[in-house]
Amino acid sequence: MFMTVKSSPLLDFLAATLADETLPNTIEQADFTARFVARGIVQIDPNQRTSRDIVISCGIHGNETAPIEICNRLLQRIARGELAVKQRLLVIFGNPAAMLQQTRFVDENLNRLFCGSHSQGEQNLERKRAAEIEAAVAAFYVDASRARLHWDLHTAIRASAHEKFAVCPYQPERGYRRSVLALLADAGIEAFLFNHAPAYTFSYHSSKLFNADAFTIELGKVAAFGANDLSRLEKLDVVLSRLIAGEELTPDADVLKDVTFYQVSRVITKDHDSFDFSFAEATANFTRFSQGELIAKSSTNSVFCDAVTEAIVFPNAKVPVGQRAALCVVPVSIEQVCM
Ligand SMILES: O=C(O)CCC(=O)N[C@@H](CCC(=O)O)C(=O)O
Ligand SMILES: [Zn+2]
Repeated sequence: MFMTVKSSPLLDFLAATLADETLPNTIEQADFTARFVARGIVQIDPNQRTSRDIVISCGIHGNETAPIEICNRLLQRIARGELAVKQRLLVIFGNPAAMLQQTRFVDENLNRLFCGSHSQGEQNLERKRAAEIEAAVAAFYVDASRARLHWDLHTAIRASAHEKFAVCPYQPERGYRRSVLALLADAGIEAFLFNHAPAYTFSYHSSKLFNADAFTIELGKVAAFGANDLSRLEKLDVVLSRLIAGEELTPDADVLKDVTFYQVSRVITKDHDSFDFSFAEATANFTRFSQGELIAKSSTNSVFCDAVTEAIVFPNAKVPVGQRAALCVVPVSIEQVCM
């Protein structure tokens, strides 16, 4: 179906997604075809040859709204012809049902259900959605010879000592290239956190199964729709726009000199309903503890800082028993984590 700019669902894809509007399978605009793959998922194929397949996801957690607003604005600019699409692009609004409820998830944390783990239990809203998202990504990443990038955009529950940071999925076989990290630093990323083990997260899925340069990217603190200061994400917006526009970006590796690197040293798992942290609710991500300091406690166990210094990231005592309650990280040098 050929669409005029005025009637394109891309003008407000967020509204169309939340309303669960019935969309045509495809629309054609002057320079591209947009395919509406499933609710909140649109694939854009430019008419001209491209070199890179880009996945941008947001709203995997429904209340993390700033990245959703950024993606909606990018799509709007594409629809209006203000941003030329010169690379294949898949944009995913992860969890529309949770967005409507303004919650992190409805039944279960979607970002623990990738790599097929959604099929290993009773089906629910997030398990079905994880399967749908995986199918869309597999259909998009058809050509292994092409460069693949996936930025999974989030915001954190609490404030962070590094406002914007990236979680690097565990990929011991491939390692990390400085140019890939420098691109993120250009986009405003202040710290990198290298995972020490496989996970069932979306970024790990794209990294492991498709060899994509995939990252979970944290972009500040959770806020409601309309309450985000998007000017704080200006650098990200610029880099994403330039990537979509097909610019060959060659960031200066020197930009990494201003960035902090951390390695995950261990995961603190919630072991009992009585589990709680020793610190105040408002404690920021990357707060450091000294050796021997109490970090968390339950009726069956106490967790102490067991390195000279450890910082905690994503502490959340409200997760179900058996799940990650926090990551402990230690500072490392770029040489320890990069090729
Ligand atoms: O602020 C928090 O506690 C959670 C923020 C968030 O959603 N983080 C992601 C990180 C995923 C990863 O480790 O790659 C998550 O917990 O799913
Ligand atoms: Zn999140």
